[in-house]
Amino acid sequence: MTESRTTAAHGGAIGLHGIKKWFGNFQAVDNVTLDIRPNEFFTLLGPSGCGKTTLLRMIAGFEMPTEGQVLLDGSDISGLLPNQRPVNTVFQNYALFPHLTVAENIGFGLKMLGRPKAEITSVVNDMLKLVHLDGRGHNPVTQLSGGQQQRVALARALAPRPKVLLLDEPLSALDLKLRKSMQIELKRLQLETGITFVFVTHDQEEALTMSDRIAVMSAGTVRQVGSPWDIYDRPAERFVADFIGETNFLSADVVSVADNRARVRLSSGAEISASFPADVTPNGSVTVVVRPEHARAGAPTGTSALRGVVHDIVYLGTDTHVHVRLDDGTAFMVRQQNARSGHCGFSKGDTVGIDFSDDVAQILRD
Ligand SMILES: Nc1ncnc2c1ncn2[C@@H]1O[C@H](COP(=O)(O)OP(=O)(O)OP(=O)(O)O)[C@@H](O)[C@H]1O
Repeated sequence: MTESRTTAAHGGAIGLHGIKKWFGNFQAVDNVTLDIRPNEFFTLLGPSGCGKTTLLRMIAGFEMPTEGQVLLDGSDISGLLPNQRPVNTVFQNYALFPHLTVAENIGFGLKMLGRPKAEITSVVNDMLKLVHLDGRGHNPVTQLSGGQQQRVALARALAPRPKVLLLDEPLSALDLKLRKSMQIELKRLQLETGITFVFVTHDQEEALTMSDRIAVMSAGTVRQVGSPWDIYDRPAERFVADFIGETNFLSADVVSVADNRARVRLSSGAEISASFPADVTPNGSVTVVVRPEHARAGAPTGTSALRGVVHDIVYLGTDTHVHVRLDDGTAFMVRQQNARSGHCGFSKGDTVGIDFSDDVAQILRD
């Protein structure tokens, strides 16, 4: 456990209750209710314009909800100004002061709060260690690389030990390799400081990598909240399944339902078992999703769940994507890991059978 963990404030719990936000006659946020737990790495994930930043700005106090309440540890903070909330924000463009050194940037917020000089020096040194920039405090901030500047921005936001840190696409200006290493770094910072992180991104892989829980948003509403596993493996509706990763959609008819599993009949006539969202009672015609990596293609047999013809093969180094046109005309993709070098075993025009194990199919809400 690091020094900063022992001295950090505990992460705060954020409650968003019935939040609506109108800009003129445009509704950016439509009745969002979310409970973000203390010490959680929570991500708001969704396409551009779905209202993620607006929600974050309402937690920070830069925007006021048209309706609804923002709670921190159970107390209504809707009426507090941004600087009265124990909440800090890290922006995409870092917003550092170019004429100040690294240490002056990190200590800036504490100076504004009128903290004693000795305390500022001590916290800045802790923060430099925390973000692995020891010894760089005297450098002009402009001499640092993009990734290092982002770490300074993080250190500056963490220095006053907020209860909640808001991060608005903080990694999007970095190149892919740096972004990946900063994802691991951010997760470490969150674990070491114990501060609640609310992270905004439109990058699903980033969300899956770092988050304890994810809220998937669309058009001002929250479509599903859950762990990365829930969101990826048990998407409740088409938008979530489509937005997170690649997937196959199959039409099916419900044959029977027992406990939390359903038997469904695919267009091939084969029957498979599928799970379904807790608030759904499946019946009649449904859509079932199967992730490409959960399916296997091979020579067709009498018991294959699906059958079709290979119409494209895409080699991606680690994986090969085998695109199949099913007998009913539906497109289906199988992702096969390239465990050995060499040919994937299929050619365009091959007839294949497709199977998957019993626990991978999920019925979507209508
Ligand atoms: N001050 C404002 N005045 C009018 N419309 C606004 C204002 N702020 C945001 N909007 C609109 O509200 C919607 C949601 O914007 P928001 O920035 O929250 O989306 P976002 O999901 O964060 O998108 P992005 O990923 O592109 O940042 C958008 O259609 C945006 O144009």
